[in-house]
Parts: sequence; C-alpha cells; structure tokens
Amino acid sequence: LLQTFIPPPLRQYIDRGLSMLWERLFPSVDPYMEIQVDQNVAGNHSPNELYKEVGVHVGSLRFALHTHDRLRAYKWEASEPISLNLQDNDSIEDSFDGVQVFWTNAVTEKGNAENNGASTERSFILRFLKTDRENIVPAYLDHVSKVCADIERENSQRRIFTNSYGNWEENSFNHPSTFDSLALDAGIAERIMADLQAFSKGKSFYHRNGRAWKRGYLLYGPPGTGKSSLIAAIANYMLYDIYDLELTKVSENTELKSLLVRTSPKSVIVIEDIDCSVKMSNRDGETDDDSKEGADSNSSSRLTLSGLLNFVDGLWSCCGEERIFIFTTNFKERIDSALLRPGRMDMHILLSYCSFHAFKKLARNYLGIQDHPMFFELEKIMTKSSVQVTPAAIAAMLMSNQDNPDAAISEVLAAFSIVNESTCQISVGSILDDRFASQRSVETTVNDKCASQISHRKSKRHYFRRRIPGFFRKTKHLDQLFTSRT
Ligand SMILES: Nc1ncnc2c1ncn2[C@@H]1O[C@H](COP(=O)(O)OP(=O)(O)OP(=O)(O)O)[C@@H](O)[C@H]1O
Ligand SMILES: [Mg+2]
Repeated sequence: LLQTFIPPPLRQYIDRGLSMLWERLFPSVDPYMEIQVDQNVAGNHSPNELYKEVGVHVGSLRFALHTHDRLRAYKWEASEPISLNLQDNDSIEDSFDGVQVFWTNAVTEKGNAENNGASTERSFILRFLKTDRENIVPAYLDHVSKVCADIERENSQRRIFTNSYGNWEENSFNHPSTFDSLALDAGIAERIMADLQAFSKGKSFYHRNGRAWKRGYLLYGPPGTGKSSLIAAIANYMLYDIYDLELTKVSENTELKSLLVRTSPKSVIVIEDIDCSVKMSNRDGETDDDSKEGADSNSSSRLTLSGLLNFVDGLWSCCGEERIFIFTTNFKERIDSALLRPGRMDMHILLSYCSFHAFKKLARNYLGIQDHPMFFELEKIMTKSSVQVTPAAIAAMLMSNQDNPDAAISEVLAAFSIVNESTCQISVGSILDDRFASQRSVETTVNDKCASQISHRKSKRHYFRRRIPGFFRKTKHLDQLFTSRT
C-alpha cells in the first residue's frame, strides 16, 4: 500500500518511522537485512569484481557525497579520473525505484598486530528493509554493475578500428563531434537521439520480438553535409567504439565474415560511400554470375552484397549484440535496391544543404551568438533562394571570421547570392547531379540554371549593392564568368 499510494520522498520518512516503531515493539527482530560485498572472494583471495563496481557506484553518488565532511580520494588506474569515496565505516544512502538502501564502507582489523598477524578486511555492506528484498536482489545489484560499466566506458578512451589485410588495426578515437556541435535540420538530432536511446534500452524488446539487437542507419546527402561528423557524434553519444570497414580492402565473403565476428558489442560498424566502396553484384547478379561460371569455386568466395547483407540482417546478424550499422553515400539512387528494401536499414537519414535552422546552430557554435540584426534578412534570403550551400562551406566562412560576426554573416549572405550567380562556373558537380536526376542534356541543364539565375540577378545586385561593400567588384568578375559560360 505504501509503495503504491505514497510518493517516494514521503514514503522514506514513513518507512523509517515504521521501522523505528518496529524496533521498539520487537527489539529482537531486525526489519533490515544486509548483503556483504567483500574486497576479495572468500577462500581464493582473488579480487571481487562486484566490490570494485560498488566502489565506483558509491563514488558516483556525488549528491550524497556532498553531505559528508570527510571523504577518501583515489584512482583505480593512473589514466582514470579521481574518484571520491567514503571514509572507513561511513555510510551513505541511495535509492532505487523508490526503495531506500544504505551502503557502509566496512573496515575491520583482524588478528594480532603485535605478532604481525594483523590484517585489514574491507567490504561494502548493503543494508535495506527485508520487505524490499525482491526489489534489491538482483535488480539493484544489476543496476550497480550497469552504472559502473557506464562510468568506466565514459571515462575510457573511445577506439576506432580499421581493417587491413584481414585484421583490425586499432587507434584511439578523439573526434569531438557531438549532437550539440552538429548543425542539422530541425528535429533530426532529436529523432536520432530518441531512436538511439530506445535502442540502447531495448534488449528485452528485441529479444521478445525475435529480432537481433542491432540498428541500421543509412546516411545520405551531398559531400560536406555532416555524414561522417554524425557518425562520430553517434559513437560519442552512445560511448561506442567504431569499426570503419573499408570494403575495398576485403576480397571475399569469408574475410568479411571473419572481420565482422571479431567486432565487439556496443560498437558502430561503418561502411562509408557504400555506392562506390566496392563493386558488388546484387543478389540476382550473383546468381547469374554463378550460373555462368558454373563449377568455378572462386565465384562463391568473392565479396558479394548478399555476403554483407547476411551480417546486416541475415543469420549472422545475431553474432555480437548491441551494434549499430551505418552506411553512408552521396548518391542514394545508385545504391542497390536490396540495401534500401524496407526494414533493412532502420532509418534513412538525409543530410542536406544548410537550412537557416542549421545556420543558427553553426553561428552559435562558431561565433557564440544566438541572434543578430542581420539574421532576419539572412533567413529571408535563405528560404527564398535556390542556392544550396553545405554546412561545411558555411562553417569555413564562420571560422575565418570568428571575431567579427558582422563580416561572417555578410560573407554568408554574399555566398547565398553570389554562389547562385556563379553556380554554373563553380559547381560542375551540381550540373551533373541535376542532369542525372532529370535525364536532360548537359547543355539544357546549364542553360536552365543560367536563365533562372540571370533573371534573379538584377534584384540581387540591387540588394547587395546596398548591403555588401565590394559587391560590384565581385559581380564584375562573375559577369565575365557568366558571359563566357552562357
Ligand atoms: N551539419 C554539420 N554541422 C556542423 N559541421 C558540419 C556539418 N556538416 C559538415 N560540417 C563540417 O564540415 C566538415 C566536413 O563534414 P563531414 O566530413 O562530416 O561531411 P560528409 O558529409 O561526411 O562529407 P563526405 O560525403 O565528403 O564524406 C566537418 O569537419 C564539419 O566540421
Ligand atoms: Mg564523410
């Protein structure tokens, strides 16, 4: 009844009152029980892992530790940060699912100091009401182990592995990218973080539904829109290691299999530029080839798309749990349809050119400003303009004017107009992309681009003549470029 109807803070007082009353009424019956976690495993003197975990957990109860006047400071390993802990025989309170528990750092001297037979025995003693036994064992102890594992992962160095001659080469991973440093369209970061959270807590969900505990993301978009940065942000957010799988260095399915079975759980497996990293036949193609080559045994051992898919969601996907697969590409339309099939990659995430929302994030990160009088103009021009600039290009502009927000924003404003007028000149890639999408000839594509830009130019020139010093000099140059191109 208490646990159901009374809120936790009040319940603690009532619990305590009731247990004091109980002790008065029945002094010989202790309502509490204890679990002792010794430093060494009894009998064989090997260290007790749980003792270390409890130490880390108790040290993480910072809020409670602030109430103690005398603490102990230590490091488990030289490279780790300083931890605080209780003095000998001090106690600290913790709560779990509304249940109150107490940890005591128990130290007892055993034996006789005079004849050198003295020894110190250390343990943590967990004390809680007997009525809470079912909530504590094993759920609370599991929770302590998990907190310790999370803290250790947080403090430990992230690692990045890359494949070379069939083996993984390890390096430390220090990429500082986070969801906070990424400039994405509104809502994307939140959607990915929510998905990652659900994934990390979803072990029982995945198992209940007969699914391998893994997640797949396809990141696609033009170069410089933050695909690789997002991968780093995901790894940093999840505290996972990264396996950067270079498919061009893998020659056959067996090598791929042997590499993937040697990846650890809690890791991100990345294949960048999946469309061009290796020429893999799709499943139909593979069958055709095999039938053509008949008895050629080599044909079955080369690297195929189905070999890869077998790991992504085939039988082998269950080997090693809690893994995230991320594929990236600049050209989603060039990816084999087998990879895009619904359910194969859980999320398809488009990282596109810089929106005003993303720009504001970049301005906050690079210039340290939340708002600026020129933002209004910029938002208008960014929303209306057909110009597309990548976050990487804008980040570079802001970085070169870090101490002068006015100049930085002027440069961005100019980019959105001037780049527009010179798109044909500076971005052959965009002409090819457009042509690829619309199947028109290069000439028609270029003409269309130029025509639309020229019609806008007059008003833009007027606008920038007022706004940006030196604009005339730039447009003169652009006029030349334009004339020659048109
Ligand atoms: N959305 C973004 N937010 C913040 N910075 C970004 C963003 N996109 C790109 N950048 C900056 O531009 C640089 C290049 O970005 P990144 O390597 O992540 O792009 P990419 O999409 O992986 O490009 P490619 O397709 O060529 O691999 C990064 O160092 C990063 O600082
Ligand atoms: Mg990249």
